Amino acid sequence: MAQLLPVTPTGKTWALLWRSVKKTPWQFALLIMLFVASSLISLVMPLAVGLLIDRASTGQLTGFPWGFLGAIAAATIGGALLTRAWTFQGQRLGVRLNRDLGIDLVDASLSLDAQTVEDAGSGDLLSRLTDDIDSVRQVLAQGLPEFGFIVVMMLVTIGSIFTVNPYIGLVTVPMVVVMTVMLSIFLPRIGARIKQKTEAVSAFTVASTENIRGASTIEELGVQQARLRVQQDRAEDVYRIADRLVVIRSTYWALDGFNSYLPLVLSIMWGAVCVQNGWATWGDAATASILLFNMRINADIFTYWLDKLREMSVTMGRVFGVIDLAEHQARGRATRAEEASTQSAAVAALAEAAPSSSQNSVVSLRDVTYGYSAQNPVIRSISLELLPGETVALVGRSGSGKTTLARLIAGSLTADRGSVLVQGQPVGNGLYPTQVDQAGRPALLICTQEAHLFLGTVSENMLVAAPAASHQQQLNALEAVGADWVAHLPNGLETEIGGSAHELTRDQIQQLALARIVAANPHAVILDESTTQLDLADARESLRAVMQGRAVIIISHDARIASLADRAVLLEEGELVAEGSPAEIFARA
Ligand SMILES: Nc1ncnc2c1ncn2[C@@H]1O[C@H](COP(=O)(O)OP(=O)(O)OP(=O)(O)O)[C@@H](O)[C@H]1O
Repeated sequence: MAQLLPVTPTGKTWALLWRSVKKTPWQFALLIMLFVASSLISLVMPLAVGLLIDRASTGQLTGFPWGFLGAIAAATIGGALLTRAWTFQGQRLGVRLNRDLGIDLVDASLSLDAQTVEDAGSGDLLSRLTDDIDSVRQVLAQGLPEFGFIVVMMLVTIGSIFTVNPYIGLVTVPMVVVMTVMLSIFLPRIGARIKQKTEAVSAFTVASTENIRGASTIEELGVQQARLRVQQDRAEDVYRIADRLVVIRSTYWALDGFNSYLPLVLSIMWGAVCVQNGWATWGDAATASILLFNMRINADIFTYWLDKLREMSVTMGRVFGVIDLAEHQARGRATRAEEASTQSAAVAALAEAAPSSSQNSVVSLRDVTYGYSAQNPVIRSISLELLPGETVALVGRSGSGKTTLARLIAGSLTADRGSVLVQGQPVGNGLYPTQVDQAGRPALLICTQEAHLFLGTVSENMLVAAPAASHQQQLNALEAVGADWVAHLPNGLETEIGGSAHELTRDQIQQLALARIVAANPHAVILDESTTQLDLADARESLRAVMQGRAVIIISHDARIASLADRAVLLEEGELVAEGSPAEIFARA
């Protein structure tokens, strides 16, 4: 079962978003000023109406009230312009925040440790990179500015009702109290359900991705129905949680509807009481009623966006979860790289004092132990040296630990005990031996049976491993491994491959993967069953090209392939039990 990636808690999520907002303080300050100006201008009409009523009821109104109407018309036009201004400014800020978040997320997902991505399964990461970032975009661009405006507007409205008449202002108190109580009861429950729903959607995506990726295996094993059931169960989980969310939300909205009418009714009744007791005028009561009517509408929008923002904070927590984890892993890598350089300086000093064969080794394993679970080591105390230009065949039965050992050397797994050095540098713990030296040569690359081709041209696939390779160097590398077919492709190196474009056969994919290695020209290579699709003659030709000028570890079940090595080592149940010529070792295996 895939291990889902972490989710950052809500509080920290908002703190991180705030950190991003603060990057453009002036944009934010301008937005707040526009909110305040727009809220203030919306007070003009209710105040003018109140004043008009007071003038009329006290006989002070003479002639047609052109002045009042003019003020109301000007405020309406000004209000529309200000609304446009804050909407524009708010959306711009929201889009900028979302863009930054999207870029950070892509960077983070690319820098996660391979082990983390493998453990997570690609579904969870994919749904964060696509669905999550998209739903955050909508709320950030539209919801956040509207919510911010409504908050400012409600504060200004409540403040102005109290300013017009403190007695009438008291009518807002029940509304605010009921709203606060309701929010404190419902919001956490809605939040918890949203979190469950998002996790369920992610689990559904993981199951779907696994079914799509493993389609041929599922067919081979005839387990279509069982896998379909897994996917259906996940889909049902999503709908069940979504149903519960609907129940909570609809209850909340029913109560909220009641609460939003309450102050309006109260303001009319309470206004009449205040007027009769001489605490307020009819004008004050009318102004308060209009403001409260506006506030009722705003309160609905406030709750709508609050609910959406709660949802967004969960989704954003999933986005920040990846960013946080990548930052944490990067810090860990930096610390370990620092420790590694101190360690390798010490190792170099020791080696100088007492020269040994490991001083020249391209790959040096000392007493390496590793287990996928703590109780069950699958690699046990292995020590091995690989000298420059040397080829070693790693031989053993299926399950003896060959691939695990290869992954330990390539840095995708980390030894539980012992040390793995490539070109004198420790690997594991997020440190890979893929960094290039001054001549642009990587220390070590691995080529497995499951070579992956990226969507794009043949050339782009070559450049993935060898970014500096010229057109001619790419052709030379392809020719060296016997990939003559490239010359016959419709556009040669520039032919699009993968997906619905030109489809390569399995042996062509393996040759292309080997050609990438030749073009990248690393100091060492691990070839893990990387010629299984080639016939013997082609396999030998391509291996000779790869072996030239570098140290190589060959993992192969085929004695004819392993015989190309200078020496062979035999693995049994994770232990290195024999060493000799390939022929001797295969005779024992
Ligand atoms: N991801 C994993 N999680 C748990 N156990 C694993 C994992 N990968 C391999 N193993 C176990 O570790 C042991 C060594 O496996 P490994 O794949 O390294 O052997 P191998 O010699 O390369 O086998 P093969 O020749 O079939 O590829 C086996 O018992 C295998 O079941």
